[in-house]
Amino acid sequence: MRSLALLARNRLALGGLIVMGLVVFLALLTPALPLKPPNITDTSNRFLPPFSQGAILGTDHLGRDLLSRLMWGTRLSLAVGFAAALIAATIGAAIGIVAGYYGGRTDNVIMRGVDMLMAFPYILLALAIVAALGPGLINALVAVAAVNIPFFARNIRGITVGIAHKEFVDAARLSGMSDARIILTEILPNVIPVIVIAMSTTVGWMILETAGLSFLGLGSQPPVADLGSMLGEARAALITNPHTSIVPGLMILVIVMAINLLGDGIRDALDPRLKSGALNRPLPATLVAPSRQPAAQHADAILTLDNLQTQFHVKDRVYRAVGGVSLSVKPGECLGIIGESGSGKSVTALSVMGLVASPPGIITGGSVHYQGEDLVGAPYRRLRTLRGREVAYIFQDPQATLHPLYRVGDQLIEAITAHRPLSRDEGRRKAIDLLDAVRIPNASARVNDYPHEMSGGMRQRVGIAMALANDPEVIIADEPTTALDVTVQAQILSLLDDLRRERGLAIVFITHDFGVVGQLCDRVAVMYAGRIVEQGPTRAILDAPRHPYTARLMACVPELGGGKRRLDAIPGLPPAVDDLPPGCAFAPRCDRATETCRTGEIPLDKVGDRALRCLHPVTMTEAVS
Ligand SMILES: Nc1ncnc2c1ncn2[C@@H]1O[C@H](COP(=O)(O)OP(=O)(O)OP(=O)(O)O)[C@@H](O)[C@H]1O
Repeated sequence: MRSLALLARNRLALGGLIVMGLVVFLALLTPALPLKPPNITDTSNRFLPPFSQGAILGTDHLGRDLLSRLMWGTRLSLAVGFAAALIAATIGAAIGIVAGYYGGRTDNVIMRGVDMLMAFPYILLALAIVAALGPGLINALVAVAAVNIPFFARNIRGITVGIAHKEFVDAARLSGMSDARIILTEILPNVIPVIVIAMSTTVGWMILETAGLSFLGLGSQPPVADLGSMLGEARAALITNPHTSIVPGLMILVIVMAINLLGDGIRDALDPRLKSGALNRPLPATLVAPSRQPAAQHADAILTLDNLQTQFHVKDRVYRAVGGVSLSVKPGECLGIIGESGSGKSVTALSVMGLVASPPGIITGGSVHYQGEDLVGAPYRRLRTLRGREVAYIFQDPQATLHPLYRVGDQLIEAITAHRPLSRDEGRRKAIDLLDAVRIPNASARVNDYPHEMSGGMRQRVGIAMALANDPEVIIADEPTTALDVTVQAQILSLLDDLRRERGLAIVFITHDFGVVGQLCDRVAVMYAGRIVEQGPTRAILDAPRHPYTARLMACVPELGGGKRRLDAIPGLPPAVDDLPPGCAFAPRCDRATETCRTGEIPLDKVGDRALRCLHPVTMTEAVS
């Protein structure tokens, strides 16, 4: 649907579609139109000019009606052009898929054969094939299809090589599927858009090439007309009766232009590698549902999330990744968000700055207030100004955020100059200061390092330096230490802790790890299935978890020096967020759940400085024992 909308937005492509639609419609209708027979000669009426009585486009050198020959000729040229494109695409794609999928020697042998075909000049090869097969329209079709097969084979082979080693193909192999089935069910659906794109951009050429062969007398044979043979026959009268050439010439021009404009539009709409590609490329900011109900702002917090709801709409399924999250963080405060994988922590964090990929992500409700301003639905320009400058992110894998081909110093300078102009020298000085601030030894030399020259811990420090580059007010750190060993993790945590104390930074810290929460966070919010189930001061929650989920999660954590004790895994799995159970989402895994837990909405009740979403919480006595 989105691809169609994108195609319709491209005016030239839309024009091409309309013209092509009209030409194809008329070509299909030709047998039913009240036209003179196209091949009946009338030598007494040779070379009648256009707009003559009974011959609106005039007649040719044998007195045949040009309009009738044009319509029948167009029909034939289109049929041959499209048939050639279809044949070339089918055979070329099959060759490309086999070569790309099997690789190794198969690939080598096939592709060298294709290379040999490509080494011949295009039209010469077509001429050689027709010369070998003999003149005739079908033979011209075969020749045009044959010379285009290598183009499809190369294109599709390249795409297939990329897909053949993707995880879903490996999974299909592991499940015991045959190669033919994997090719048909896993590879083919993924290469079809590329085949369509290649066809749409080449069918115009194929019509031209067929017309070229007919022009030379090797395609359509007299008296049958196609556009090329009409041009060829008109050649002798080009000066004396130009209309006989202009009529088929203009039709070829119109058809090829329309097809090429349409083809370009289709490529822009379908090709994810292009700037306007609709399949993969997300919008610059997360979509916001028009029905969203904004929320009121809290007084003292710098960042407040209020009843934030973010969903993913994939085909007809709705994934409620964040189902009404309310949080706030003050300057100098660190708020931890903890929960199992898939509980919605990252989507909550990314929603703050509209970074959830849309489609399929969409914010359907609630607000994110930053210093009083609702960021949900804020214009993209505004979000861009705030991203990095006011609210910065640190991600789990710095390798994925740092560009491997640029020096870290240049990347830091780029992060700063995105928001304010800076000379190269100033930028370099600032980059060294930043690396110093995150305690990278010998910063003035390491500023010239490439990311791969640094260790994981150092790269993560660069990630933090990048987040600090514009002195933001809030840092959202999404599991920044998960990939690091415990000593480096401790250093990074103490660095973040110092930074918030020195600079008054507000930190939202996402983690799986209660140990990390205990070390760094003032308050903690526990998430389950897209909602907060318990929230409060870290110490209070660590000392006495009240929600059964929090308690079970903490019981999974081994204690250093805690002696031998049984680690209780939580039975079952978190629910799929596109099929959440009614009532408490944790009820199916909870040994305290009763029937009432499984019906209706369970509110997040405030008790003092803690909030709890549970009908049968762990009592204080149970919690501390
Ligand atoms: N593009 C998407 N389409 C559909 N569902 C998605 C998409 N991205 C995320 N989700 C779903 O949203 C939910 C929340 O994901 P999220 O990444 O926020 O979890 P998380 O708690 O951060 O997990 P982790 O600790 O593994 O990063 C998950 O159930 C996930 O399956």
